Amino acid sequence: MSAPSQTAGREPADGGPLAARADALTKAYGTGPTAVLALDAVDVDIVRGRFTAVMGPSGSGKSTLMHCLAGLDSVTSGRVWLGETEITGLGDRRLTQLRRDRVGFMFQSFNLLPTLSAAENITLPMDIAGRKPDRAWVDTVVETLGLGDRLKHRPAQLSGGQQQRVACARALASRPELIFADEPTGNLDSRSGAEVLTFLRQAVDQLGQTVVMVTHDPGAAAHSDLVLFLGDGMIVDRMAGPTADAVLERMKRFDVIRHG
Ligand SMILES: Nc1ncnc2c1ncn2[C@@H]1O[C@H](COP(=O)(O)OP(=O)(O)OP(=O)(O)O)[C@@H](O)[C@H]1O
Repeated sequence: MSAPSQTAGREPADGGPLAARADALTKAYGTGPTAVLALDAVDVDIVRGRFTAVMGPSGSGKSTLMHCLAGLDSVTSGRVWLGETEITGLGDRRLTQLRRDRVGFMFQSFNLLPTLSAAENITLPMDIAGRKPDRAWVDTVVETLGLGDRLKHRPAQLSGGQQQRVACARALASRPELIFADEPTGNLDSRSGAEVLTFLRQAVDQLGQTVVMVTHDPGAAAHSDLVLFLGDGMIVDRMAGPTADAVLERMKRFDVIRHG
């Protein structure tokens, strides 16, 4: 096992423009003797136009890292930027607006509204924000995701994989700077899961999007460009150009430490 390194989440200086960044990000839940240190002075750079996966044992801080980077959760100390904007210290209103304008979310449960059609679900966040969708862009997203003939369907009339693709289109529709996906294939059979991962990959390669995905699945992580490994609230390792086998081997080393 490599020694925990506080620089494992940092990019080399020529890594490219950043979609998000954290400096010494620390998050504690609770106070006093029962406090849990979920993130321990994490430094991380998320490079624009890249697909980054976040892995690690249960409780290692993956979801907390994603929530803090996305401005969904407050930090205990440290600093976080979305693009060029520092979000630590922003008020609720400004933060909500920034998230709405710059971030797309995909969760394990698709969170689609059952009474709306696929098309209406896709543009719902923009409708709520009073923003006019860029029709040409939305059409490109819909076409890339192969949803053209499903737009009038309600979620219940779609397969799980199709529902997750609608959720993916919804995350992409406003052309966010950054998409956060938390176990996006967790509720899908392996074929639908592979489809969704292929589409996320295409979103990066063909549409230039930036994706950060939390996953437990080495096969899912293998679709990314870079895997960040979290252990006990620290980024302990990174792997560029991952394969499922290599990720699995790396994850096994966490087990050895735990049980060995
Ligand atoms: N709201 C909360 N209150 C108290 N402790 C929390 C809270 N949310 C998370 N934690 C703790 O913080 C640590 C990190 O949790 P987190 O959910 O980020 O881990 P994870 O790596 O995403 O786990 P999993 O893979 O099981 O989803 C854990 O010890 C967890 O119990």
